[in-house]
Amino acid sequence: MAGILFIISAPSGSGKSTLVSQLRTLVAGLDFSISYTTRSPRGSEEDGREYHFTSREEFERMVAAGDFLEWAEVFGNYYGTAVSALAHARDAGKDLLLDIDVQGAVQVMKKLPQAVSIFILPPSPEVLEMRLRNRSEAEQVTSEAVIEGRLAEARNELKRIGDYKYALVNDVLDQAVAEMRAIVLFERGARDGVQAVAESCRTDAASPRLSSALGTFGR
Ligand SMILES: Nc1nc2c(ncn2[C@@H]2O[C@H](COP(=O)(O)OP(=O)(O)O)[C@@H](O)[C@H]2O)c(=O)[nH]1
Ligand SMILES: Nc1ncnc2c1ncn2[C@@H]1O[C@H](COP(=O)(O)OP(=O)(O)O)[C@@H](O)[C@H]1O
Repeated sequence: MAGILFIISAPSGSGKSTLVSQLRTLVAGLDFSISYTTRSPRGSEEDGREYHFTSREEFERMVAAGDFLEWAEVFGNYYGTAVSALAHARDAGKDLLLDIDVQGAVQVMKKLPQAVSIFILPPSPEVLEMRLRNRSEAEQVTSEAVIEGRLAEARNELKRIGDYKYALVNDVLDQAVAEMRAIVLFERGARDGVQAVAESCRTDAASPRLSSALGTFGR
């Protein structure tokens, strides 16, 4: 059975990482592609867990070698998804989730139009700003200029929302997680023909298997 490729994008600070990590505890069979990036690790991030942290030279070598399904420059750093992530997920019989920016998402949509894209947005620019400030306070790294840049970029990224199949607002976290889970389960259902299977089991569907079993009971 073909795995589903989910593309998730969101303006920085919308809560995408929080949502995705909760989703992964609720839904089995989802592989998460660990991207390559030239940015430095933040807070408690570890190489090979959140990202493969790499040098610009190494990243450029990988681009030249055709190792990336997509790549883009975001906030002055390179980010890319390894082509091998697709084969890994397929071999493991899992669906694959890509957390990538809008530039990368557009590249993947072109190459793999069957991918299911989800855009996450914050309830308002004010809430986005508050989340960016809270997070930067917690991590004690992000400067004012970085926050301003991310807010401006959020407005830019929002322009691409129409390219995505689904959009959800991360206001109340539990609700957004439930919506994301519903999208994943619905798309799996569509792939597996779950509606057709359920309908074939209805008592009024006159299924030959049901008729035959009932016949053996003399009914
Ligand atoms: N195109 C592309 N974007 C990526 C990739 N990995 C992460 N990103 C995006 O890069 C942006 C910055 O990510 P990050 O540095 O983790 O910052 P954060 O979004 O503020 O947590 C986000 O929009 C990510 O979705 C990737 O492999 N390819
Ligand atoms: N629904 C939500 N309500 C309130 N705070 C949230 C919600 N979702 C995420 N956050 C907080 O917002 C900040 C940014 O979330 P994060 O997941 O790091 O964003 P992203 O990965 O999109 O950059 C974090 O401090 C996180 O705890």
